[in-house]
Amino acid sequence: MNDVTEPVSATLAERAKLALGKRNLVFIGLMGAGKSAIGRLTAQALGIPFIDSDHEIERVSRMTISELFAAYGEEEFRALEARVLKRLLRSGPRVVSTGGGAYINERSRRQIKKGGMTIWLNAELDVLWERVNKRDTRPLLKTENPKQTLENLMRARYPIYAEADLTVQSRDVKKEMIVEEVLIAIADRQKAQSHD
Ligand SMILES: Nc1ncnc2c1ncn2[C@@H]1O[C@H](COP(=O)(O)OP(=O)(O)O)[C@@H](O)[C@H]1O
Ligand SMILES: O=C(O)C1=C[C@@H](OP(=O)(O)O)[C@@H](O)[C@H](O)C1
Ligand SMILES: [Mg+2]
Repeated sequence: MNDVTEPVSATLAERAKLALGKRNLVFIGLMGAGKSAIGRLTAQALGIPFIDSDHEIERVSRMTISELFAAYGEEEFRALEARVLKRLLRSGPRVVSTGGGAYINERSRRQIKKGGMTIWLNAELDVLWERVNKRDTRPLLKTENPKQTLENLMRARYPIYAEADLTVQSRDVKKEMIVEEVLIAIADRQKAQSHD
């Protein structure tokens, strides 16, 4: 059993890191769920590198996400996103936070599933809305009724996000608490697997 083989002093982060092994941890979920913020803190806790795929896309293209959507459209953005993700997921362990649409794209989803352990930050509409409505950096929400758009995206995307290996409920509690739940989910999955 796990308890016997693990050092007694192993902290939660150490147990999670052990469970992850060489795999990447990939955050998925809707805009505002906290993938970028929680991903960064989780990587810090695990002591492994963090990469946000949107930041990487902006870095290589030298354009913002909004500029990319405006200049080339969503389809081209998805193709670039898939190429960047393929490269980012090639080696691990890393924490990779994706943009909300990445896992919905078939090509990217295949790469994500192959490249790591997936964790869905699930969240209710009002939580997401409170967060995203403060910034105008998300081109998909530049509609007449952005809250309705967000709700439509929830309906369309949640069944696909639900394919994730792990799920944690994002909500308005301290970010550190969400990080702790992420680490527990990773460590517990390892425990569950060792009983299979
Ligand atoms: N648990 C939380 N409590 C309060 N604010 C949060 C929490 N998680 C994320 N946020 C904030 O919500 C906003 C959106 O988070 P972000 O990480 O950019 O989401 P995503 O990358 O999923 O779109 C950011 O301002 C972030 O600091
Ligand atoms: O949901 C989406 O399709 C998108 C989410 C954004 O990332 P966040 O989920 O980090 O906001 C960004 O990739 C782009 O605006 C498209
Ligand atoms: Mg993000």
